[in-house]
Amino acid sequence: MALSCCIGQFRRTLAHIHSTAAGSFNQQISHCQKRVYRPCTWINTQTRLLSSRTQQNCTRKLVRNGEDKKLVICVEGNIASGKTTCLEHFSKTNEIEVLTEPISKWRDVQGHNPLALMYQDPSRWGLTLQTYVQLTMLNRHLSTASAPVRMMERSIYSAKYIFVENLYRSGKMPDVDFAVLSEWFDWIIQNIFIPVDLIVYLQTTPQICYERLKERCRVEETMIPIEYLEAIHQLHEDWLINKTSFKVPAPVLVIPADHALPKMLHKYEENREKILLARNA
Ligand SMILES: Nc1ncnc2c1ncn2[C@@H]1O[C@H](COP(=O)(O)OP(=O)(O)O)[C@@H](O)[C@H]1O
Ligand SMILES: Cc1cn([C@H]2C[C@H](O)[C@@H](COP(=O)(O)O)O2)c(=O)[nH]c1=O
Repeated sequence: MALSCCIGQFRRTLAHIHSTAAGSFNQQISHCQKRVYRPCTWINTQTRLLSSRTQQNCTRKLVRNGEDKKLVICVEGNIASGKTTCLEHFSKTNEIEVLTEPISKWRDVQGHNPLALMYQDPSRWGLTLQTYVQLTMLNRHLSTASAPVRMMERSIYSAKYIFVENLYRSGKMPDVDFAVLSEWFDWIIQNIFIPVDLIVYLQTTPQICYERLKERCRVEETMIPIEYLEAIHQLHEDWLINKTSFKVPAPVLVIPADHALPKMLHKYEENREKILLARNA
C-alpha cells in the first residue's frame, strides 16, 4: 500500500518534471538530491527519473527506461575461474541474455592495447586501462535489454573494488590516479541507477585459476604470477564472503568452482532456479 502510494506520488512528480522547462527540471532534482543536473539529449530521450526498488527517501538517479524490470545477475570470480564458460552454458536458455566482459575492447581501443600495456607497466598504464574498463562496464550495464534475464560477466563494482583496489594496494597505482578513478566511480554510483539482483560468485582456489589461465594462454596474461591471482582471490573473498571491504550491491550466491567441467555444469543446473528467481528487493 505504502509502496503504491509512493509510486503514485513518484508518477505525479515525474509527469510534472516532464511538463516543465529545462530550468525547472534542474530545480526539481536539486531540490531532492542537492545536485544540479544539466538536461541533455541522452537524459531526455533515454532516461527518466525513478524512485526505484532500491532507492528510498527521495533519492533519485538517472535510469534507462525498463532497466528496473529486468533481472540482472553478475557472475564474479578470479581470472580464469570459469565465468565465461558458465555464461556460455546459460546462454543456451531463451529468456537469458548473456553479456561477456568487453575484453576485446580492452585489447583494442583504436589500435591500442591497454590490457597489454597495463601488464607491461601497471604504474604507467593502470589508470588508462581502468578508466576504459569503467567506461565499457558502465556501457554494458546501461545497454538495452534484449531478454527478461540478463547475466553479465563481472560488473563496474568488481572492476573498482577488485582490480583498481589491487593496483592501488600493491603500490602500482599513484595516489592521484586512484583519487581520480575513485571520484569518477563514486559519481557514477551516486547518480546512475545500476541495478544488480544477484551476484553469482564462482569461488576457486588461486592454484586452479593459475592452471586454467596457463591452459587458456591469453597472450597479455603470460607473465601473471600466482601471487597476483592470490591477491585478486583475497579481494574477492573480503568483498563477497567476509564482507569486510566494500558494500556488496546484491545478495551473493557462492558456487564452489574448482571442479572439473561436467560437475560444474551439473552445479549450474542445480542452481538454475535460485539464479533465475533472484530479485533484489
Ligand atoms: N570447470 C573447469 N574445469 C577445467 N577447465 C575449465 C573449467 N571451466 C573453464 N575451464 C577452462 O579454463 C579456462 C578459463 O575459463 P573461462 O571460462 O575463460 O574463465 P574466465 O571467464 O573466468 O576467465 C578456459 O580455457 C576454459 O576452457
Ligand atoms: C575487470 C578487469 C579485468 N582486468 C583484466 C584481468 C584479466 O587479465 C582480464 C579479464 O579476464 P577474465 O578471464 O575475464 O577474468 O582483464 C583488469 O586488469 N582490470 C579490470 O578491471
